[in-house]
Amino acid sequence: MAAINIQKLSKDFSGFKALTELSLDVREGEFLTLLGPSGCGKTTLLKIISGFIEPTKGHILLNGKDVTKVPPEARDTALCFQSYALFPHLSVRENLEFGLRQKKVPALDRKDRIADVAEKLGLGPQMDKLPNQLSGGQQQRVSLGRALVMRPSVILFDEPLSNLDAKLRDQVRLEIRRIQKDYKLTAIYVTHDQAEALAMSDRIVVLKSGQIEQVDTPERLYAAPRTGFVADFIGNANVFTGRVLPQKTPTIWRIETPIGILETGNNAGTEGAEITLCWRPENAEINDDGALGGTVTSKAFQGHFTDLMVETKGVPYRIQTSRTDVNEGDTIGFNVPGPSVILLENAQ
Ligand SMILES: Nc1ncnc2c1ncn2[C@@H]1O[C@H](COP(=O)(O)OP(=O)(O)OP(=O)(O)O)[C@@H](O)[C@H]1O
Repeated sequence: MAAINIQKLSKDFSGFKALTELSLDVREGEFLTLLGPSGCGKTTLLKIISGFIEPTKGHILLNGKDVTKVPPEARDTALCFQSYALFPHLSVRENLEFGLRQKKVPALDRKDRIADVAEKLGLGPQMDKLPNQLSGGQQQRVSLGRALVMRPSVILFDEPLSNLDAKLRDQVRLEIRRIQKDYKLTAIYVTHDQAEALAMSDRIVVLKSGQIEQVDTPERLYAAPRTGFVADFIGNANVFTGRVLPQKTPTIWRIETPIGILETGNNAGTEGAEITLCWRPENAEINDDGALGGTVTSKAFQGHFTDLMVETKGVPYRIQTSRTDVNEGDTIGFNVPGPSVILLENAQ
């Protein structure tokens, strides 16, 4: 049984469709990320799952029970925000205890739960401090701790790391994942940061305009995006529309694109068909005898690779290479190996 069943969920805000007929199952113990551009409906979906917003249509089941009409405090979920929302006049210990008191958890049990969470989050030395005496990372941990002491079966995160600097973000990200596994929590995590989504998730839901574009593991989303939107949103991708040419051999398809002819062993369909495809910038192999070519219009050294913007017949695209001898204004040849040509579902 899935921990969360989302069934044909729609949400209209005065005629504006924030979510449309969205269905999704989240497995028990899974770390699932909602990823998508600003305004695609991530927070709305999270608020519906936690009960802070009622859907216009559809149902939410938690552990098999329909909770669509159940108020947030009666659901077995906890929410963790980007603004830590700690009580400024209460100590860390009192902040952790607040929800437990409200739920009338007995004193001894409260003490045990707080001690357990404080230890797991390394908050021991901070317990008597006020929130303004803590660093951003520590405040975020208290906020997480406050959710964890409630022992929810589902924990929901709304961009919890966006107030932290890059280094701290990496560290707290690892902690969140470790703790989610330790407590065997089902987690739904909202972010618009694709690197964060790729690093943390068991599966990622890519949302676009209130609908699911693709749900998959990070590896599959990267290697086999279904649409140009997903390809471009997860990592970088050069997306082109092309036309299928006569096959070169029974197992090699040729596609004419605005920057030249690509060959692939992936079945591109019948001659003459219009097709959308992409390839990843790191898959191009620069080579003087390459079948494709273009002019480098800009170059950005990134340490372990160099990011090149290249143009062919006025069409720009990106190549990433470990070579350091390519410069702005150079004309380069390159190949895109057949297996790296990804055929997409629809034109974007
Ligand atoms: N209370 C509301 N009234 C009217 N429109 C709303 C309301 N809440 C959200 N919306 C609209 O619904 C859409 C989805 O909003 P939502 O906050 O879920 O997006 P998001 O994907 O979380 O975006 P972001 O990454 O910017 O936080 C947006 O276009 C937003 O303007």
